[in-house]
Amino acid sequence: MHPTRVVGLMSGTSVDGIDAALVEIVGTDLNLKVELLAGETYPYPAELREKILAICAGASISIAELAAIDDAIAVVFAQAVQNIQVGYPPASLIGSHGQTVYHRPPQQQSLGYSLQLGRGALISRLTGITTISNFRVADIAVGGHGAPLVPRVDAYLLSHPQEARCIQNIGGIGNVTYLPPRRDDWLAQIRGWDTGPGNSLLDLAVQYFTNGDKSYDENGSWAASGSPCYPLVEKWLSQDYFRLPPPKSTGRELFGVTYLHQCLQDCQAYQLSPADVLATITELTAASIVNSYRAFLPQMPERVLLCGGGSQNLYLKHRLELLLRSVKVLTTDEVGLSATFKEAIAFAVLAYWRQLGLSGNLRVATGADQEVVLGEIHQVRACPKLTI
Ligand SMILES: Nc1ncnc2c1ncn2[C@@H]1O[C@H](COP(=O)(O)OP(=O)(O)OP(=O)(O)O)[C@@H](O)[C@H]1O
Ligand SMILES: CC(=O)N[C@H]1[C@@H]2OC[C@@H](O2)[C@@H](O)[C@@H]1O[C@H](C)C(=O)O
Repeated sequence: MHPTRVVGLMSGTSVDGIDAALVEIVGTDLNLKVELLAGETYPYPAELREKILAICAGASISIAELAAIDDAIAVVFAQAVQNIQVGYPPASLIGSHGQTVYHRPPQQQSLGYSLQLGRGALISRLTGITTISNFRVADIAVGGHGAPLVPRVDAYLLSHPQEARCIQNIGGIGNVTYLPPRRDDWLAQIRGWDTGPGNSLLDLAVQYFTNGDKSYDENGSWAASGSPCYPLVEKWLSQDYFRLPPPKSTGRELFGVTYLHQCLQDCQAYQLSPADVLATITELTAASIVNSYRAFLPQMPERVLLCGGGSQNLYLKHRLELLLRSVKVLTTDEVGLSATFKEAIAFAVLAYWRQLGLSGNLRVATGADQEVVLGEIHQVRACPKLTI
């Protein structure tokens, strides 16, 4: 069987740039194999990034402006597709997550709502490649959160025959997939949910303390020079989101600028230095992850595999190791799957499953009442008059 060459595209809640992964895929589930040919992160043009962050923070814009940003994002995604393929035979499929600008989990009386910009129709028209986009809506339509969608991909790429594992993504927001050992009815025992803040609050705090000169705390060194204020960590952990049982999802709507300002106000009462504030927020991130395992998993994992940009934050990794005690903490790189490009790879796989008519969501992770095929297909010829 020939492999299918797919470009997976993801820009997450950190809004730091477009992760593009060019992969070759064979198989479907337990025989699924993905080879990463090329992976690259293309930063957003600064002005576009500012606009996206403003929308995420609740800025009012007209429908016309929204349409223009939708297309501007599609154009940079299409550029990423062009660039990542240089030197390789062309891909036949694109799986594009797009850029989340709004996410509202479902409530008892209403379906969820999740908006990703960077329309697939334009990506397809610009590249001439079949493009699958809008992955979250089909899950939301059957009562799900539309997130997290990565757990089914994690199951087939990262489960182990004997070992219980947690795959912990630390992006802007954190999310976990619990994978029991691959035997008996293992699929039914998988769990997944958004753990809460990943780097979102840390990044915002660094930007606040440096007046925007820095966007994140490299390796967590600044936080490592401070000390966590435990009474504050306890106070913040008592918040509703952390107590809510899965399935659950969240975003910058909750763990964003307003939340950070509340944290900073709390920190003033303890006269914390910037380094202490960063250490305290790091502790919240680490403890919210580990506490959720203890509260919501059938058993603690034997191993935690980190991915996402936060896996490079050495101080956060160290705090996770301490809180997890005997559980070994590695990155997915160490078991052969790129920690940086795992999400982009996942959307390539979800697009591939879409073409094969296979379901992409896991009910236990999203709360949907059915397993469904995810994503809208855009299949048009490239239009030479349109330029990237
Ligand atoms: N060397 C590093 N040290 C510390 N933090 C880092 C490092 N490299 C990346 N990061 C953090 O990772 C973040 C980006 O992570 P990532 O790209 O996984 O997020 P995302 O995909 O946008 O988010 P999400 O998974 O929530 O959608 C950066 O904003 C930064 O906080
Ligand atoms: C709405 C949205 O974009 N959610 C993201 C976000 O980033 C991390 C976490 O929150 C996760 O659940 C989800 O993305 C991953 C790719 C997912 O759906 O599995």
